[in-house]
Amino acid sequence: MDIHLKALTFSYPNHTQAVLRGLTLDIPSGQFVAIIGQSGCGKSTLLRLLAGLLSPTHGHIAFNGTLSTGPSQAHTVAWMAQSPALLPWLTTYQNVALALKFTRTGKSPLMSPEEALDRVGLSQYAHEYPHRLSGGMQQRVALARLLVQGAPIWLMDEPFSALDELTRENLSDTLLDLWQWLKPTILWVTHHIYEAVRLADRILVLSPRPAQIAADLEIILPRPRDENHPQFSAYVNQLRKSLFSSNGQESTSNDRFIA
Ligand SMILES: Nc1ncnc2c1ncn2[C@@H]1O[C@H](COP(=O)(O)OP(=O)(O)OP(=O)(O)O)[C@@H](O)[C@H]1O
Repeated sequence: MDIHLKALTFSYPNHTQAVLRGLTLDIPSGQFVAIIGQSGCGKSTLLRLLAGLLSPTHGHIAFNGTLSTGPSQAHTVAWMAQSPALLPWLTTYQNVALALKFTRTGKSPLMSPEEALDRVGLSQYAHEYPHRLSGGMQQRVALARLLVQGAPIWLMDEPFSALDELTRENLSDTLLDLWQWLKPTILWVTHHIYEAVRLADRILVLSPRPAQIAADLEIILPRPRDENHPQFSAYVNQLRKSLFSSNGQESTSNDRFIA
């Protein structure tokens, strides 16, 4: 499903300074977009607007040419955050099956909870409770929930940032496999420049508040991507420059993470 933002501006109620100002953007269906920017610049606010949890102050958002109508679009977007938000009194299977309530009204789910758990490698843990799962496994349950929900747009707000590097890399690979298979449109907020270049089709750099698009970079490299490829480093350097110049700072070669 494609996404169109037109002059999107947003201020929180009773706040005079806008968080986002005049964002105009087209995201084609099935594109994997990473969003990076300094802490507090408005990345999560942008995702909340796309989820219909907030309404634009000016401008609009359209999905496949139809104006967004707020939270009633629950079947259009699925959300994944840093915390998996599993219900501790339900098993893995029951937590995933809860997502059936958010599938497209009147249509049978695209994927059963059993198949979704199999896809994320957790079939053997279907009857375990969340406290018996590691942080990485809990985020796999959250991924399985996305699969069952079957939404064409996945909004992902730093979903792996609380995990150790190796687990994060494993989960990123799983996410990439799932995206290549199902081709949802992904908007993925991250603080990791390398991870963004490794996974995304396109990277948007937001400038500090009020956020505008400081850079819009397409990553043209075959997958799987090799961090040692010279073009990979060129993208990383380009992003680092845009990020720090939009913030009025000098970048250093060690800025693997933004903040
Ligand atoms: N409910 C709210 N009411 C008022 N201001 C808010 C609210 N939520 C966020 N803000 C402010 O809006 C700005 C953008 O916040 P947001 O969480 O979107 O930033 P972010 O780029 O996602 O940050 P981070 O990378 O640290 O998660 C910040 O200055 C924040 O303080």
